[in-house]
Amino acid sequence: MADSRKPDSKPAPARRAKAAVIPPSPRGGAVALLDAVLSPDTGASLPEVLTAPPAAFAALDPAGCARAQRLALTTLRHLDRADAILSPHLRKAPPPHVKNLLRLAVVEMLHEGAAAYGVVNSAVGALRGDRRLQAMAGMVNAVLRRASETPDGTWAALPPQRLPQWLRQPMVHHYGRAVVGAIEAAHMEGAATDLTLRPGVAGPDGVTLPTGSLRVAGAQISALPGYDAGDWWVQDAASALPARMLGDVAGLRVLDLCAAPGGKTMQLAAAGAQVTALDLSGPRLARLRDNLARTGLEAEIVTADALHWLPDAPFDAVLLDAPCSASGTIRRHPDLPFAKAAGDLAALTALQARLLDRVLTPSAGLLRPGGVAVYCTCSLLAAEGEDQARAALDRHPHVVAQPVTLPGLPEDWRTADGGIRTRPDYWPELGGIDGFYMVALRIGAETAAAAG
Ligand SMILES: C[S@@+](CC[C@H](N)C(=O)[O-])C[C@H]1O[C@@H](n2cnc3c(N)ncnc32)[C@H](O)[C@@H]1O
Repeated sequence: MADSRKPDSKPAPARRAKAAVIPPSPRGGAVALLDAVLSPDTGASLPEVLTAPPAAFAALDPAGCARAQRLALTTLRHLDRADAILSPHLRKAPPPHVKNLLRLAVVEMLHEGAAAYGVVNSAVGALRGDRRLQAMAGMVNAVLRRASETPDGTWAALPPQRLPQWLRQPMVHHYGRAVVGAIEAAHMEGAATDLTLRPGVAGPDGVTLPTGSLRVAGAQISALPGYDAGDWWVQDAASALPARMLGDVAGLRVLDLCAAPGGKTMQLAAAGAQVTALDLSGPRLARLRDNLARTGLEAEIVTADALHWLPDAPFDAVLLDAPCSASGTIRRHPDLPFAKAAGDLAALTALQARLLDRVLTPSAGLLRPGGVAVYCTCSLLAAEGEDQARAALDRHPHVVAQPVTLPGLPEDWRTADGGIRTRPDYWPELGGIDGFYMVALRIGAETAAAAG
């Protein structure tokens, strides 16, 4: 029987040129993620993009999504290097989508060692399936074939991806060029997964780091032994240090002031503190609640603005893990430099100073006289760390920095101001560590009343 949907006449030439339907693929999903993160209109981080993912990504099954994300993140870690390989072969800049397709293909071939044949065919096939871009398939084929002939050693010898100027310039000023180069090289390596173990728990197989965190190989986290029992939680080794700076918190009332998703809340609760976990974000506190439920740990949860919330009585200790640029986590979030800009920084540093003032002003009622506050940020910028601490000490003469010794902490991670600075280029033989600044600040008991 004749198909009534088909006309009897022969297909018109335009119909023969119709783009082939390409099934969803992790490569296609990865390019769609790159398009979204790198779009100057979006300015969105990968987690933000994933809240309303592009269709080419959303169509993938869970394994495809995981592979697409991994490919996109690896490409973001090597974007400058991919461009350096491509630029001699490009006569003019291709449209952003084609450029991202080329970048992904170069990273797959030269960094991951994928066979050129499959990568080039897949890139060309993806364009043939796109009516607007199919005319570029020939160019992409030629460029990628030439890129695949890049002499051995060229890729490895390319300099690491540079940080954007708004981050690089203040970092060069603070650390010097050599250190910033080492940090950029560390960013390329990505990051291992670290676990914080509940006291007395052995944890899954892994390497115990000098400061006590357990570094595990990149397995599926929820499949590791002890996950369901809540024996441990994922937390970078640097992120595990600030709560330890409060010392023995057993029995103390501790306020975790910017708490979600709760890594530090769980540490404090596991150490026996009576924790109040406060955060502005309901969705992030829902994750904290899930984390507490899995680990069986307890904390009072408060959804509020730390700038205005008032407790019934001041706390013995406060942990202020302030919102920041998160530039210390670029190893695992290489999308961050593309999503954030210098403009965001001024608002963040102003908020950090206001939060510090709130904690360190006795009459604000958060911290009792004689109590200790730990201020920390997962930032590589002194403006969010060392400078912030110095300015707070100047504004609050009744407060002193209290140097802390932590087991396994290398001496040269301590700063002259009594704080601790970690950097991604530290522990190179162990696989690095996130960038953090942290300092313990004590409100002088005798002077607090006068200062309040
Ligand atoms: C660096 S994250 C905290 C990470 C958390 N301490 C942990 O270890 O899992 C910063 C948090 O500050 C929260 N935040 C930002 N501004 C806030 C405010 N004014 N009051 C309370 N929380 C705020 C954000 O919602 C975010 O969850």
